Amino acid sequence: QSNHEQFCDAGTKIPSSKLLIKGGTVVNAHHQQIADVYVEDSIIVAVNSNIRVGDDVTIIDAAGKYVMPGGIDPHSHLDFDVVFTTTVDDFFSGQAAALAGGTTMHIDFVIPLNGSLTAGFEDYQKKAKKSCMDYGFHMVITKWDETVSREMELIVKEKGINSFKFFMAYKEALMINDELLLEGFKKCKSLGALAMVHAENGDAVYEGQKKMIELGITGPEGHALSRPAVLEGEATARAIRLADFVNTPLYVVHVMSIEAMEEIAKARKSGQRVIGEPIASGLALDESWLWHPDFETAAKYVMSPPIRKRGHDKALQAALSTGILQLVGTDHCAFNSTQKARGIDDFRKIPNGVNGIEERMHLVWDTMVESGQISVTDYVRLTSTECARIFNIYPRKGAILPGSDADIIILNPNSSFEISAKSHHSRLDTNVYEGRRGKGKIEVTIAGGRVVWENNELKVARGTGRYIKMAPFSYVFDGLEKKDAIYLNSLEAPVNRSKNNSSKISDFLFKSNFNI
Ligand SMILES: NC(=O)NCCC(=O)O
Ligand SMILES: [Zn+2]
Ligand SMILES: [Zn+2]
Repeated sequence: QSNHEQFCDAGTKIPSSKLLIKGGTVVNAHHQQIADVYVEDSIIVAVNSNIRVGDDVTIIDAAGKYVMPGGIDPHSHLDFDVVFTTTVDDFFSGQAAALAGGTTMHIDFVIPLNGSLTAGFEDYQKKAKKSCMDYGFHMVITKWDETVSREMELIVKEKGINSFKFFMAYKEALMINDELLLEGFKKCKSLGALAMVHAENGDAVYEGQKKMIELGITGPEGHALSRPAVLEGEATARAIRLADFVNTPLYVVHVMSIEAMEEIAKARKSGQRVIGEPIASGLALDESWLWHPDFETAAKYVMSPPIRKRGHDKALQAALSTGILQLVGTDHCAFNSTQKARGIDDFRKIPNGVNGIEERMHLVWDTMVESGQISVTDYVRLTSTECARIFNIYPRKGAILPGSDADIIILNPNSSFEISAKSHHSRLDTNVYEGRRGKGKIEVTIAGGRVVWENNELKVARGTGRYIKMAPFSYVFDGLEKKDAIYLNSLEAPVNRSKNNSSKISDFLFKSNFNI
């Protein structure tokens, strides 16, 4: 029996209560102050000094501790079916683990079902029925036709999804080509939905994999060797340029390398709206594990893009601290050692993915705050607020403000954490951070006004998590039409010069769906 099953009070309805969190340092992305936080019926009612309450209110002492918005993980894969198996963490165990680590909301990726986005959405709604924390969805686009285009509209306008992900890798599975990417980007733009990319050159990766097998390199190190950082850099650059061509914002998921990060830096410097998401494993690990002689140990680090050589981790940390990268995810995608063993003779068959949903908040605190690279307010921005802003759910989420959802963590900076598969709450039998210790311990997690994690004990119940709808046109779209207008103006002179062609040009502009 795994740890989460031991701790969880599954099936029990935990009543939400009135809470007063007393005397902590309340941290938002914009400000921190010593204050009390009063919660009633799952909502933060007041943030003030010396709030007085009646006897019916549970008081939590937070003196000397940080009171912060619960983490929001923008990137997870729970109950994710790959060709031959399914991740061990579903919407209950994965979320229980997340709550034990201070994350109170995640955004998961819906995979279309038999090519249908709506069927995929319904499938994930079913999977998520057992949720014990709030969640939202991104939608993956795997093919292109009129139906997909129409369904994207429905998904945004009726189902509450405001982002679409395109895989530039995983040839013969999820991978799409540039033509589809362009169509998808244009549609995203017209809907005010954020285009996201898994950026690796899938054709080149395929070649690289074949080469490794021909050379007789069949172990997990072949995974790293077959998909070097240059292929991540190339795809990141290509996606960025195509998004620029269409003039739509772009979100690059799991930025793992200096090559990809530098493309994002260059684009942002030139004024393009590109968001870069490093993940916990990219910030805290290096690829040396993939060379471990024991297959089981090495295989647990196989994910795509691969965890890179030492140096990439530090560069990604620096990029995060200087604003080149904006928020931290996990790409939690948990396969156990039996599932990973499928690739014992061929690294291409090892299911890709590592854990992180439970560890992210501690790792970012230890790696970034304890090292002095970022402030505590930055910590809140990178782990919670920025995600809420990008996906248009701020300040309901990502803030400790009157009216916000009562998703709150209390972190003791003088305590410490230790990570182990023996004590974690995921169903995984391994942990890529095994044995890691650090400063800062999330002692309390409050989700939807309920204390779900306290004294190292989880109290969660299936069905208490809510689906959070996300509206289109978040702040990343603000003023974008002005760039379109400038582009249109720049075409005026050539249009006038070639009067004969003018009808053709306006026809092109009309059809191009550039919103101009
Ligand atoms: N990252 C990974 O290896 N697995 C999950 C799917 C994806 O995000 O590419
Ligand atoms: Zn990916
Ligand atoms: Zn992923």
